[in-house]
Amino acid sequence: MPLPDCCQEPFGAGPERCSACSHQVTSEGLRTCTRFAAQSPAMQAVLRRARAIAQSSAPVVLLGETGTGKEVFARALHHGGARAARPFVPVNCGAIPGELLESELLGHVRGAFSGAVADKAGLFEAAAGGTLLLDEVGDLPLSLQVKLLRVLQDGEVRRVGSNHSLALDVRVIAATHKDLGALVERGLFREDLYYRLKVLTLRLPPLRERLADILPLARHFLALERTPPRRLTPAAEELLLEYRWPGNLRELSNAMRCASAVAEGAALEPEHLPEELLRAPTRLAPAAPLRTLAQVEREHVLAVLAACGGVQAEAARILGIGRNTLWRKLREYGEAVALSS
Ligand SMILES: Nc1ncnc2c1ncn2[C@@H]1O[C@H](COP(=O)(O)OP(=O)(O)OP(=O)(O)O)[C@@H](O)[C@H]1O
Repeated sequence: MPLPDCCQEPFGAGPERCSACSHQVTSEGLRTCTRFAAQSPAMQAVLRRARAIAQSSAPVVLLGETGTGKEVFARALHHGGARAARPFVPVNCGAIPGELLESELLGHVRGAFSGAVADKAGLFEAAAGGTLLLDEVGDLPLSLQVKLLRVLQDGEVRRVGSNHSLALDVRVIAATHKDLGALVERGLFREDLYYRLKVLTLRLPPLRERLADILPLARHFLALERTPPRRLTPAAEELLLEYRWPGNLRELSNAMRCASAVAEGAALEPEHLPEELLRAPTRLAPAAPLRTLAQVEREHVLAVLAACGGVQAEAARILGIGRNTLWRKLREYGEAVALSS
Protein backbone atom coordinates (compact mmCIF):
# COMPACT_ATOMS: atom_id res chain seq x y z
CA MET A 1 0.00 0.00 0.00
CA PRO A 2 1.50 3.37 -0.90
CA LEU A 3 2.32 5.62 2.01
CA PRO A 4 -0.02 8.54 2.50
CA ASP A 5 1.18 11.93 1.30
CA CYS A 6 1.85 13.25 4.76
CA CYS A 7 4.30 10.46 5.35
CA GLN A 8 6.08 10.93 2.06
CA GLU A 9 6.38 14.66 2.45
CA PRO A 10 7.49 15.41 5.97
CA PHE A 11 8.54 18.98 5.26
CA GLY A 12 5.51 20.04 3.26
CA ALA A 13 2.46 21.92 4.50
CA GLY A 14 -0.03 19.55 6.04
CA PRO A 15 -3.00 19.20 8.35
CA GLU A 16 -2.68 19.49 12.14
CA ARG A 17 -2.97 15.74 12.42
CA CYS A 18 -1.85 13.29 9.78
CA SER A 19 -5.09 11.88 8.40
CA ALA A 20 -3.62 8.48 7.65
CA CYS A 21 -1.49 7.59 10.62
CA SER A 22 -3.04 10.08 13.07
CA HIS A 23 0.38 11.18 14.30
CA GLN A 24 0.35 14.73 15.38
CA VAL A 25 1.90 17.28 13.10
CA THR A 26 4.31 19.62 14.80
CA SER A 27 5.03 23.06 13.55
CA GLU A 28 8.50 24.47 13.80
CA GLY A 29 8.32 26.90 10.95
CA LEU A 30 7.89 23.84 8.79
CA ARG A 31 5.26 21.24 9.48
CA THR A 32 6.43 17.75 10.12
CA CYS A 33 4.62 14.53 10.83
CA THR A 34 5.89 13.60 14.31
CA ARG A 35 6.83 10.20 12.97
CA PHE A 36 9.64 12.07 11.27
CA ALA A 37 10.39 14.10 14.36
CA ALA A 38 12.29 10.97 15.30
CA GLN A 39 13.37 10.41 18.85
CA SER A 40 16.83 8.95 18.21
CA PRO A 41 19.68 11.49 18.33
CA ALA A 42 21.01 10.17 15.01
CA MET A 43 17.70 10.85 13.27
CA GLN A 44 17.19 14.23 14.92
CA ALA A 45 20.52 15.31 13.44
CA VAL A 46 19.47 14.00 10.03
CA LEU A 47 16.17 15.90 10.15
CA ARG A 48 17.83 19.16 11.10
CA ARG A 49 20.30 18.82 8.28
CA ALA A 50 17.59 17.74 5.83
CA ARG A 51 15.51 20.84 6.55
CA ALA A 52 18.49 23.02 5.69
CA ILE A 53 19.36 21.01 2.57
CA ALA A 54 15.76 21.31 1.34
CA GLN A 55 16.24 25.07 1.02
CA SER A 56 19.24 24.72 -1.31
CA SER A 57 19.36 23.89 -5.00
CA ALA A 58 22.79 22.24 -4.91
CA PRO A 59 23.17 18.55 -5.79
CA VAL A 60 22.77 16.10 -2.93
CA VAL A 61 24.05 12.60 -2.32
CA LEU A 62 21.82 10.48 -0.09
CA LEU A 63 23.74 7.64 1.50
CA GLY A 64 22.38 4.73 3.47
CA GLU A 65 21.82 1.01 3.49
CA THR A 66 18.94 -0.46 1.58
CA GLY A 67 15.54 0.40 3.05
CA THR A 68 16.72 3.31 5.20
CA GLY A 69 14.35 5.73 3.47
CA LYS A 70 16.54 7.39 0.84
CA GLU A 71 13.71 7.76 -1.63
CA VAL A 72 11.32 8.98 1.07
CA PHE A 73 13.88 11.62 2.02
CA ALA A 74 14.54 12.60 -1.59
CA ARG A 75 10.82 13.33 -1.91
CA ALA A 76 10.89 15.20 1.37
CA LEU A 77 13.80 17.38 0.22
CA HIS A 78 11.88 18.18 -2.94
CA HIS A 79 8.57 18.93 -1.25
CA GLY A 80 10.20 20.89 1.54
CA GLY A 81 11.91 23.34 -0.79
CA ALA A 82 11.11 25.98 -3.36
CA ARG A 83 10.65 23.36 -6.11
CA ALA A 84 7.68 21.66 -4.47
CA ALA A 85 5.21 22.79 -7.15
CA ARG A 86 7.43 21.46 -9.94
CA PRO A 87 7.91 17.78 -10.86
CA PHE A 88 9.77 15.20 -8.80
CA VAL A 89 11.09 12.52 -11.16
CA PRO A 90 12.68 9.35 -9.74
CA VAL A 91 14.75 7.02 -11.90
CA ASN A 92 16.41 3.80 -10.83
CA CYS A 93 19.77 3.74 -12.62
CA GLY A 94 20.31 0.10 -11.70
CA ALA A 95 17.08 -1.11 -13.23
CA ILE A 96 17.53 0.21 -16.80
CA PRO A 97 20.23 -1.10 -19.19
CA GLY A 98 22.96 1.46 -20.02
CA GLU A 99 22.04 2.20 -23.67
CA LEU A 100 18.41 2.68 -22.81
CA LEU A 101 19.18 4.76 -19.74
CA GLU A 102 21.00 7.38 -21.81
CA SER A 103 17.97 8.09 -23.97
CA GLU A 104 15.67 7.81 -20.95
CA LEU A 105 17.64 10.52 -19.16
CA LEU A 106 18.57 12.79 -22.05
CA GLY A 107 15.80 12.03 -24.55
CA HIS A 108 16.42 11.46 -28.26
CA VAL A 109 15.51 12.82 -31.66
CA ARG A 110 13.79 10.87 -34.39
CA GLY A 111 16.20 8.56 -36.24
CA ALA A 112 18.92 8.77 -33.53
CA PHE A 113 18.95 4.96 -33.42
CA SER A 114 16.82 2.17 -34.82
CA GLY A 115 13.49 2.33 -33.06
CA ALA A 116 13.68 6.08 -32.45
CA VAL A 117 10.58 6.79 -34.54
CA ALA A 118 9.79 10.15 -32.97
CA ASP A 119 11.43 12.87 -30.91
CA LYS A 120 11.25 12.11 -27.22
CA ALA A 121 12.00 14.26 -24.19
CA GLY A 122 14.14 12.67 -21.48
CA LEU A 123 13.67 12.59 -17.73
CA PHE A 124 15.86 15.66 -17.25
CA GLU A 125 13.41 17.64 -19.34
CA ALA A 126 10.50 16.04 -17.50
CA ALA A 127 12.00 17.30 -14.24
CA ALA A 128 12.51 20.88 -15.51
CA GLY A 129 12.29 23.32 -12.61
CA GLY A 130 12.03 20.41 -10.20
CA THR A 131 14.11 17.51 -8.92
CA LEU A 132 15.55 14.41 -10.58
CA LEU A 133 16.32 11.51 -8.25
CA LEU A 134 19.07 9.27 -9.62
CA ASP A 135 18.51 6.22 -7.44
CA GLU A 136 21.31 3.61 -7.30
CA VAL A 137 23.65 6.15 -8.89
CA GLY A 138 26.57 3.79 -8.21
CA ASP A 139 25.21 1.56 -11.00
CA LEU A 140 25.49 4.30 -13.62
CA PRO A 141 27.74 3.06 -16.48
CA LEU A 142 31.00 5.03 -16.90
CA SER A 143 30.03 6.15 -20.41
CA LEU A 144 26.90 7.78 -19.06
CA GLN A 145 28.72 9.30 -16.11
CA VAL A 146 30.66 11.55 -18.53
CA LYS A 147 27.39 12.75 -20.04
CA LEU A 148 25.80 13.35 -16.68
CA LEU A 149 28.84 15.36 -15.62
CA ARG A 150 28.42 17.55 -18.68
CA VAL A 151 24.75 18.17 -17.90
CA LEU A 152 25.59 19.13 -14.33
CA GLN A 153 28.48 21.37 -15.36
CA ASP A 154 26.73 23.16 -18.22
CA GLY A 155 23.14 23.10 -16.95
CA GLU A 156 22.14 21.95 -20.45
CA VAL A 157 20.82 18.75 -21.92
CA ARG A 158 21.37 17.51 -25.46
CA ARG A 159 18.99 14.81 -26.66
CA VAL A 160 20.69 11.76 -28.20
CA GLY A 161 21.23 12.49 -31.91
CA SER A 162 20.57 16.23 -31.60
CA ASN A 163 22.92 19.16 -32.24
CA HIS A 164 21.01 21.50 -29.99
CA SER A 165 21.29 21.90 -26.26
CA LEU A 166 18.48 22.91 -24.01
CA ALA A 167 19.16 24.95 -20.88
CA LEU A 168 17.52 23.31 -17.86
CA ASP A 169 17.21 24.04 -14.16
CA VAL A 170 17.02 20.65 -12.46
CA ARG A 171 18.14 19.77 -8.96
CA VAL A 172 19.84 16.38 -8.94
CA ILE A 173 19.62 14.11 -5.93
CA ALA A 174 21.73 10.97 -6.19
CA ALA A 175 21.04 8.04 -3.87
CA THR A 176 23.16 4.99 -3.26
CA HIS A 177 23.68 2.20 -0.76
CA LYS A 178 27.20 1.73 -2.16
CA ASP A 179 30.39 3.37 -0.93
CA LEU A 180 30.91 5.85 -3.79
CA GLY A 181 34.38 6.79 -2.52
CA ALA A 182 35.42 3.14 -2.79
CA LEU A 183 33.95 2.94 -6.31
CA VAL A 184 36.05 5.99 -7.25
CA GLU A 185 39.17 4.29 -5.92
CA ARG A 186 38.40 1.19 -7.97
CA GLY A 187 37.89 3.28 -11.10
CA LEU A 188 34.19 2.42 -11.32
CA PHE A 189 32.91 5.91 -10.61
CA ARG A 190 34.37 9.12 -12.04
CA GLU A 191 36.05 11.26 -9.44
CA ASP A 192 34.98 14.53 -11.12
CA LEU A 193 31.34 13.43 -11.10
CA TYR A 194 31.66 12.26 -7.51
CA TYR A 195 32.74 15.72 -6.36
CA ARG A 196 30.20 17.44 -8.58
CA LEU A 197 27.39 15.39 -6.99
CA LYS A 198 28.43 15.42 -3.36
CA VAL A 199 28.13 19.13 -2.74
CA LEU A 200 25.72 18.19 0.03
CA THR A 201 25.47 14.76 1.61
CA LEU A 202 22.90 13.23 3.89
CA ARG A 203 23.53 9.85 5.46
CA LEU A 204 20.48 7.97 6.64
CA PRO A 205 21.40 5.80 9.61
CA PRO A 206 20.47 2.12 9.67
CA LEU A 207 17.56 1.19 11.93
CA ARG A 208 19.91 -0.53 14.40
CA GLU A 209 21.42 2.92 15.10
CA ARG A 210 17.91 4.31 15.72
CA LEU A 211 16.83 2.18 18.64
CA ALA A 212 14.44 4.83 19.98
CA ASP A 213 12.60 4.91 16.64
CA ILE A 214 11.98 1.18 16.18
CA LEU A 215 8.82 0.83 18.28
CA PRO A 216 7.15 4.10 17.13
CA LEU A 217 7.82 3.09 13.51
CA ALA A 218 6.54 -0.44 14.14
CA ARG A 219 3.31 1.01 15.59
CA HIS A 220 3.03 3.34 12.64
CA PHE A 221 3.36 0.47 10.16
CA LEU A 222 0.77 -1.53 12.12
CA ALA A 223 -1.63 1.42 11.97
CA LEU A 224 -1.32 1.43 8.17
CA GLU A 225 -2.53 -2.17 7.93
CA ARG A 226 -6.18 -2.60 7.17
CA THR A 227 -6.71 -5.09 9.97
CA PRO A 228 -8.40 -4.65 13.36
CA PRO A 229 -6.05 -2.77 15.71
CA ARG A 230 -3.06 -4.84 16.82
CA ARG A 231 -0.67 -4.24 19.64
CA LEU A 232 2.78 -5.65 20.23
CA THR A 233 3.31 -7.64 23.41
CA PRO A 234 6.38 -6.75 25.51
CA ALA A 235 8.10 -9.98 24.35
CA ALA A 236 7.54 -9.06 20.68
CA GLU A 237 8.77 -5.52 21.32
CA GLU A 238 11.92 -6.90 22.86
CA LEU A 239 12.60 -8.98 19.76
CA LEU A 240 12.14 -5.95 17.51
CA LEU A 241 14.66 -4.04 19.59
CA GLU A 242 17.20 -6.87 19.56
CA TYR A 243 17.11 -7.64 15.84
CA ARG A 244 19.71 -6.05 13.54
CA TRP A 245 17.31 -5.16 10.68
CA PRO A 246 19.54 -5.61 7.62
CA GLY A 247 16.60 -4.52 5.44
CA ASN A 248 15.92 -1.51 7.69
CA LEU A 249 12.52 0.27 7.45
CA ARG A 250 11.39 -1.84 4.52
CA GLU A 251 12.01 -5.00 6.52
CA LEU A 252 10.28 -3.58 9.60
CA SER A 253 7.27 -2.59 7.52
CA ASN A 254 7.10 -6.09 6.02
CA ALA A 255 7.47 -7.69 9.44
CA MET A 256 4.48 -5.69 10.71
CA ARG A 257 2.48 -6.63 7.65
CA CYS A 258 3.35 -10.30 8.18
CA ALA A 259 2.48 -10.18 11.89
CA SER A 260 -0.85 -8.44 11.21
CA ALA A 261 -1.74 -11.06 8.66
CA VAL A 262 -0.98 -14.13 10.77
CA ALA A 263 -2.16 -13.00 14.21
CA GLU A 264 -5.72 -13.97 15.02
CA GLY A 265 -6.28 -11.74 18.02
CA ALA A 266 -5.26 -8.20 18.89
CA ALA A 267 -1.97 -9.19 20.56
CA LEU A 268 1.11 -9.61 18.37
CA GLU A 269 3.34 -12.22 19.98
CA PRO A 270 6.89 -13.23 18.98
CA GLU A 271 5.55 -16.25 17.08
CA HIS A 272 3.67 -13.92 14.71
CA LEU A 273 6.90 -12.22 13.64
CA PRO A 274 8.91 -13.42 10.61
CA GLU A 275 11.14 -16.38 11.30
CA GLU A 276 14.43 -14.49 10.86
CA LEU A 277 13.64 -12.41 13.93
CA LEU A 278 13.15 -15.50 16.04
CA ARG A 279 16.27 -17.20 14.71
CA ALA A 280 18.61 -14.21 14.86
CA PRO A 281 21.22 -14.08 17.60
CA THR A 282 20.11 -11.33 19.92
CA ARG A 283 21.86 -8.01 20.20
CA LEU A 284 22.50 -8.87 23.83
CA ALA A 285 24.30 -12.11 23.08
CA PRO A 286 28.06 -11.62 23.38
CA ALA A 287 28.69 -12.36 19.70
CA ALA A 288 31.22 -9.56 19.40
CA PRO A 289 33.95 -9.04 22.00
CA LEU A 290 32.92 -6.53 24.63
CA ARG A 291 34.31 -3.11 23.84
CA THR A 292 35.98 -0.42 25.91
CA LEU A 293 34.33 2.90 26.65
CA ALA A 294 36.88 4.60 24.37
CA GLN A 295 35.93 2.33 21.45
CA VAL A 296 32.22 2.98 21.97
CA GLU A 297 32.85 6.73 22.26
CA ARG A 298 34.88 6.78 19.05
CA GLU A 299 32.14 4.94 17.15
CA HIS A 300 29.44 7.26 18.49
CA VAL A 301 31.39 10.43 17.75
CA LEU A 302 32.07 9.30 14.18
CA ALA A 303 28.42 8.24 13.66
CA VAL A 304 27.14 11.66 14.77
CA LEU A 305 29.73 13.40 12.60
CA ALA A 306 28.72 11.30 9.59
CA ALA A 307 25.04 12.07 10.24
CA CYS A 308 25.99 15.76 10.17
CA GLY A 309 27.69 15.30 6.82
CA GLY A 310 31.12 15.97 8.36
CA VAL A 311 30.16 19.41 9.72
CA GLN A 312 32.12 19.53 12.97
CA ALA A 313 30.32 22.52 14.49
CA GLU A 314 26.95 20.76 14.19
CA ALA A 315 28.37 17.44 15.45
CA ALA A 316 29.96 19.16 18.48
CA ARG A 317 26.64 20.81 19.33
CA ILE A 318 24.76 17.51 19.22
CA LEU A 319 27.45 15.70 21.19
CA GLY A 320 27.35 18.45 23.80
CA ILE A 321 31.09 19.11 23.63
CA GLY A 322 33.16 22.06 22.43
CA ARG A 323 34.47 22.23 18.88
CA ASN A 324 38.04 22.10 20.13
CA THR A 325 37.31 18.96 22.12
CA LEU A 326 35.75 17.35 19.06
CA TRP A 327 38.69 18.41 16.92
CA ARG A 328 41.11 16.92 19.45
CA LYS A 329 39.21 13.66 19.57
CA LEU A 330 39.14 13.43 15.78
CA ARG A 331 42.86 14.06 15.66
CA GLU A 332 43.35 11.24 18.15
CA TYR A 333 41.24 8.98 15.93
CA GLY A 334 43.30 10.05 12.90
CA GLU A 335 40.16 11.50 11.25
CA ALA A 336 40.68 15.25 11.42
CA VAL A 337 42.43 15.78 8.13
CA ALA A 338 39.75 14.23 5.97
CA LEU A 339 36.83 16.09 7.46
CA SER A 340 35.46 19.55 6.89
CA SER A 341 34.92 21.97 9.74
N1 LIG B 1 10.37 7.76 7.76
C1 LIG B 1 9.63 6.78 7.26
N2 LIG B 1 8.42 6.52 7.74
C2 LIG B 1 7.68 5.53 7.27
N3 LIG B 1 8.06 4.71 6.29
C3 LIG B 1 9.26 4.90 5.75
C4 LIG B 1 10.11 5.96 6.20
N4 LIG B 1 11.26 5.90 5.49
C5 LIG B 1 11.12 4.85 4.65
N5 LIG B 1 9.92 4.26 4.80
C6 LIG B 1 9.41 3.09 4.07
O1 LIG B 1 10.45 2.13 4.05
C7 LIG B 1 10.56 1.54 2.76
C8 LIG B 1 11.95 1.81 2.19
O2 LIG B 1 12.07 3.22 1.93
P1 LIG B 1 12.89 3.76 0.67
O3 LIG B 1 12.48 3.04 -0.59
O4 LIG B 1 12.81 5.23 0.69
O5 LIG B 1 14.34 3.26 1.08
P2 LIG B 1 15.68 3.31 0.22
O6 LIG B 1 16.76 3.66 1.18
O7 LIG B 1 15.48 4.22 -0.95
O8 LIG B 1 15.82 1.81 -0.23
P3 LIG B 1 16.68 1.19 -1.45
O9 LIG B 1 18.11 1.61 -1.25
O10 LIG B 1 16.50 -0.28 -1.28
O11 LIG B 1 16.06 1.74 -2.71
C9 LIG B 1 9.45 2.14 1.92
O12 LIG B 1 8.34 1.28 1.99
C10 LIG B 1 9.17 3.44 2.61
O13 LIG B 1 7.88 3.87 2.37
